[in-house]
Amino acid sequence: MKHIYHDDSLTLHTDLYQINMTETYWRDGIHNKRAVFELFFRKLPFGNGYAVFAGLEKVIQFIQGFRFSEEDLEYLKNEVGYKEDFLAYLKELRFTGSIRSMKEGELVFGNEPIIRVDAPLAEAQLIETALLNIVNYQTLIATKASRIKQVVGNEVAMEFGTRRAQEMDAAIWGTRAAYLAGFEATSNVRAGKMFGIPVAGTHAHSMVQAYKDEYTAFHKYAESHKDCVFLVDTYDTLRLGVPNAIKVAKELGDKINFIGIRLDSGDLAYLSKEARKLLDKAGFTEAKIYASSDLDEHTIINLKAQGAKIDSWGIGTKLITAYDQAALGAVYKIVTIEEENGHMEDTIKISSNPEKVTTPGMKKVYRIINNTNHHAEGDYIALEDEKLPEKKLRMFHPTHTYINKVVTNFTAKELHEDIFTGGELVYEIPCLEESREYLKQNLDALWDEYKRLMNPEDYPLDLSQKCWDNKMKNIQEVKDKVAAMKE
Ligand SMILES: Nc1ncnc2c1ncn2[C@@H]1O[C@H](COP(=O)(O)OP(=O)(O)OP(=O)(O)O)[C@@H](O)[C@H]1O
Ligand SMILES: O=P(O)(O)OC[C@H]1O[C@H](OP(=O)(O)OP(=O)(O)O)[C@H](O)[C@@H]1O
Ligand SMILES: O=C(O)c1cccnc1
Repeated sequence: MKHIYHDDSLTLHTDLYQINMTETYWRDGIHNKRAVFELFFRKLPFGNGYAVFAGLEKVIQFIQGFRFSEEDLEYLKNEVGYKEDFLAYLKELRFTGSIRSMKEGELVFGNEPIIRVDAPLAEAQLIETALLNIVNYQTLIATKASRIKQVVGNEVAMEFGTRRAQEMDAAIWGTRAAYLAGFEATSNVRAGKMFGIPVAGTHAHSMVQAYKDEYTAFHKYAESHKDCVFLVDTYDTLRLGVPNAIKVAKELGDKINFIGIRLDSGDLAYLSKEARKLLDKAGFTEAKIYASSDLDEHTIINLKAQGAKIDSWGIGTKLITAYDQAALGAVYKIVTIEEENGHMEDTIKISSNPEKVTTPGMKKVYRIINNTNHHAEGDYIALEDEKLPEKKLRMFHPTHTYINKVVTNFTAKELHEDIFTGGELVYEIPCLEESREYLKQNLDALWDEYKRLMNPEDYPLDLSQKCWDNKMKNIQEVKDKVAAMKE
């Protein structure tokens, strides 16, 4: 029988090629060359006008736990066949580099570095896969949740997706992303315990079926629970479900807190309006109507347009699986590397698709805030050592350079914070509530034109003149190299 290894570390949560490249660097003696990588996505998901960055807390956990365990090393030796000398190197390896990152709850746009890793080449390479895995998923779900919450508005959005999520970690971190993005509660009790997210819930059809009729089921539930939301659609919503809920609520009176009812199938607009009438007529004007059933921002906006009388929205499958776009597509690209002489040499990846050409060099991202209206004028990417002009900033589109503007009376807010310096965590991780509040502030500072669900305006994301010139210089150098080869 094959030996079973204990899953006692996350360090092998990487692609084999990262370890193979690391071995090449190490055998060649370049593994400790300083290298800088940036993590970014190219295109905003769901046709949205912004994305919500999430994932930093888990990235920090991963980096802090980064070390190959004895079991990892045994596995690499016995099953993959790495040699003892290389394994001895891996055994001592820790993350000693520096990481700068945007904060969770930051609004982020295509092609801007979200996380910047400045580390010995081997270390930067080995953490790539996990960083992408974490950020790709959490940012995607936070963005989807933010779209949904925009439509839900002041009503309540509850995350109900655990049962449909792509496995347990996705449920947990997905619901955290949803809460960060403005959801009010989750049905996942473990997520409540782990992150302090308020937990909420009603009951299932199975309970009604177990008691065979709604009256008995609601009554029994009410005898054992103060707060009651009755699911009214098991047999016939308007003729049986709602009347039974009203009957039990009347019978038990003050003994329970009759919060309301839940609809989970049928025409939610029609049923909610009719149910509202029945509840009001019975005197339960404060009772809330919950709805669930494959909801997302599109159905919710549509239901609202139909005048649906829904107060609380339970959202599962379409949120937690990012149903309409499976992946964010974030990438991790090297932008500069140490040369033999110790100098940093910028590096570029050319593509026949101009949007995929990377932007070389160590960079900083600034949000340019207009001091008069306190809204964002756009983001500005400059080289690390650049000093921004204080009075007048010329911003231009990095591809269509004729689109440009001059901004005056602005504040340039740097979006990256130091997270790790020389391998040490130097960042005070905010609590989830703070990140949630931070996102709210960020959204307030974004013009509505970038926030609408359909066909939002393109948010300006510009390169500084120096950054742009550097990119062009790098492109030209590659072209010259290719031309020289052909000769
Ligand atoms: N008035 C409405 N306008 C637009 N969409 C609606 C309306 N009412 C319900 N929906 C949506 O239509 C879809 C109906 O789903 P489906 O066909 O699976 O039926 P269902 O009524 O939920 O029944 P069941 O849960 O028993 O399968 C859901 O996504 C729901 O959110
Ligand atoms: O529709 P979603 O957005 O995915 O929300 C979660 C769904 O999970 C439950 O259904 P399920 O059929 O699993 O169980 P039930 O018997 O309690 O209805 C619930 O009733 C929702 O419909
Ligand atoms: O509490 C609920 O109503 C609930 C929880 C998870 C999934 N669907 C519904």
